[in-house]
Amino acid sequence: MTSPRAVLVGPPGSGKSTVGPLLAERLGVDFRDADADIEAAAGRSIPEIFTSDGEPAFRELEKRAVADGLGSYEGVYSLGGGAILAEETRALLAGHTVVFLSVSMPAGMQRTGMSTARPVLAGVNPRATYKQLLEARLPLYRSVATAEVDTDERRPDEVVDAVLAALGEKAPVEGTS
Ligand SMILES: Nc1ncnc2c1ncn2[C@@H]1O[C@H](COP(=O)(O)OP(=O)(O)OP(=O)(O)O)[C@@H](O)[C@H]1O
Ligand SMILES: O=C(O)C1=C[C@@H](O)[C@@H](O)[C@H](O)C1
Ligand SMILES: [Mg+2]
Repeated sequence: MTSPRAVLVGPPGSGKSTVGPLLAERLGVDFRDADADIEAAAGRSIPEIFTSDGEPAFRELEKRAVADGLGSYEGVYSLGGGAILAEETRALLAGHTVVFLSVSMPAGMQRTGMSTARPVLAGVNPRATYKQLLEARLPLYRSVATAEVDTDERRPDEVVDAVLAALGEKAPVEGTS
């Protein structure tokens, strides 16, 4: 049975899609992003799927994509921000190495900023939505995580160092790799 070397979870803007490829490169493994897999399989963007089919339909696609990925990927695997909402997905994550990339509300808001690529943050009050989302999901991220890394005061490469340390992998010394 294969298992991803590390699964990254966390809210929108925590940096899963940014840090994932950097982490994979440092570990010398492949990178996969569940959101990108869903878009490729559907031939549509996530906002398009939300608009035409609705969020519950997206969550079904997400559950299937993540179940496939967890059973077949061996590299770094970044999940979508809301993947942990599904109880089945949380159950499947047991036994995997799961890193929760945490981010505070101000930093997460700043990073997700003006982007329209996140339908869950669309609406009249993205600030309140983001706050609610963080509060509701924090216990869920923690329930699946085997390690937690705070990303607020770290650049993406520093997040990678912290993740490697949390995984017990020594970060290569500059200039030696
Ligand atoms: N540690 C960091 N410091 C500063 N900016 C960051 C950091 N990590 C990510 N960013 C920036 O924040 C934005 C969101 O990052 P990213 O898309 O990787 O988040 P995500 O966790 O994958 O979100 P989603 O759940 O929506 O897929 C990007 O513009 C990225 O460049
Ligand atoms: O936080 C969420 O619920 C989401 C985050 C993104 O990664 C996408 O999976 C989608 O936009 C939903
Ligand atoms: Mg992402």
